[in-house]
Amino acid sequence: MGEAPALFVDYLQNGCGLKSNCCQTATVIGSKRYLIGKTVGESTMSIDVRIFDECRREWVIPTVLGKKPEQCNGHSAVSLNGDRILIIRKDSLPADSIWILEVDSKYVRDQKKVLETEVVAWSKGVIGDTEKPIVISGPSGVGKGTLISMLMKEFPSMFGFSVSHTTRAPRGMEQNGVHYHFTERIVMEKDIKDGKFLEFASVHGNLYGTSIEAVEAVADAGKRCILDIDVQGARSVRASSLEATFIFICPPSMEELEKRLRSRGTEAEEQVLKRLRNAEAEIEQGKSPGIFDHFLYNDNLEECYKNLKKLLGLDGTTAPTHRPSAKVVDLPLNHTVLKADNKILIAGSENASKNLIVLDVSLLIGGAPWRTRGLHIFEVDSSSDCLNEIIQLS
Ligand SMILES: Nc1ncnc2c1ncn2[C@@H]1O[C@H](COP(=O)(O)OP(=O)(O)OP(=O)(O)O)[C@@H](O)[C@H]1O
Ligand SMILES: Nc1nc2c(ncn2[C@@H]2O[C@H](COP(=O)(O)O)[C@@H](O)[C@H]2O)c(=O)[nH]1
Repeated sequence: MGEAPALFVDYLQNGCGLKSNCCQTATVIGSKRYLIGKTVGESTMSIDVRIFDECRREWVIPTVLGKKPEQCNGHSAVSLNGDRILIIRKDSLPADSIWILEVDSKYVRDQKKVLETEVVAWSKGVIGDTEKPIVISGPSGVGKGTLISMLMKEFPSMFGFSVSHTTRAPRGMEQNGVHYHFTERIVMEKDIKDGKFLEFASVHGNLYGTSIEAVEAVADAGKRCILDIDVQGARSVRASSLEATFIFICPPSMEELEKRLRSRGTEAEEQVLKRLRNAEAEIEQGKSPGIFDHFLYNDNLEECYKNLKKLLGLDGTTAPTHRPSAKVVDLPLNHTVLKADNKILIAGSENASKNLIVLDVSLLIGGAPWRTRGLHIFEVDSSSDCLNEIIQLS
């Protein structure tokens, strides 16, 4: 596509990636310049990304994965560790102001190989130590759904269910969008190819998968996400950036499992037999090291539920693992940023004497295609020693 348009030259001269202007920033990482923001003449709803490859002297329009931030009245961009760009949106609510564009993370490198194209991926930044999602696996009929329903009924404001996609037909009482998103195989395969799924697997002859949107919807509602997925899915999530707590539910015996599957009465004989055959392999795989953090036996339902609550810190004997949400610090609508080591100093342009905001990015967890957690934000007095230390580091 040739040379960078003259229109962008002002921004392209800004090699350190710290400049903010009304609509677009340029951040240099290696031989690539990432132009982030509104592209002149285009009217997309989300922030655009285009790359100028210095070696090949050409523009590249990358495949953009993850949920994208909406357009705003400008932003600041800061390169982090050479593999991510931190975006601070102006004019935005605190919960929607920090985003991360991954340009060379493990997830992005893996996706580049799969899609055989240039890839970048968005991840929304979360302030504070939010709760890990919970992955629950176990053979069909062991009682995963029953335990999850009990948890959601007792703690409706704490937990949200990740509604999976499946190609299997709905059962009598199942509602589309509530129990599953029931879908055609061809549609689901295309969405998988387009990077819309966090994980997917073929289970008992049908395709099942967790979309990024399903997990995002729970996080957007401010709840802790519960995923009911098979062992293959759990393995994929373990390898992803989701950083969850993994729980495997075991049956007391194969006879009891068969009894439960049959008494549920939802499967035809052929399916029951298939699910029982698969159960042995699933239990075996579930035990393999490195996937599950906890194993629970679902013999007596009440007992198992009590143990589930105990390990989640909800039984009153241990401190609840559900932490209060982080203190809200309003970012100034218009600001400039300065990076010092793992801290980003945000100063409002309107009232220089006001407190400054420090964003600590030293303990980031997770990332695309989900959220980046562990961002810490605090205010400092503009005359404090801490501020001087940060400035000296920059
Ligand atoms: N501890 C238990 N004792 C007896 N019956 C149980 C117990 N736990 C669950 N059940 C019953 O077993 C049946 C299967 O449970 P459930 O549907 O929750 O299993 P599941 O693991 O979610 O299965 P699937 O993976 O097929 O969705 C249900 O009828 C449920 O009421
Ligand atoms: N890998 C995934 N497995 C999933 C997902 N959603 C459900 N499941 C698992 O499928 C079986 C069968 O479920 P059923 O509703 O047909 O009985 C069960 O083990 C679920 O845990 C998913 O998104 N990904």
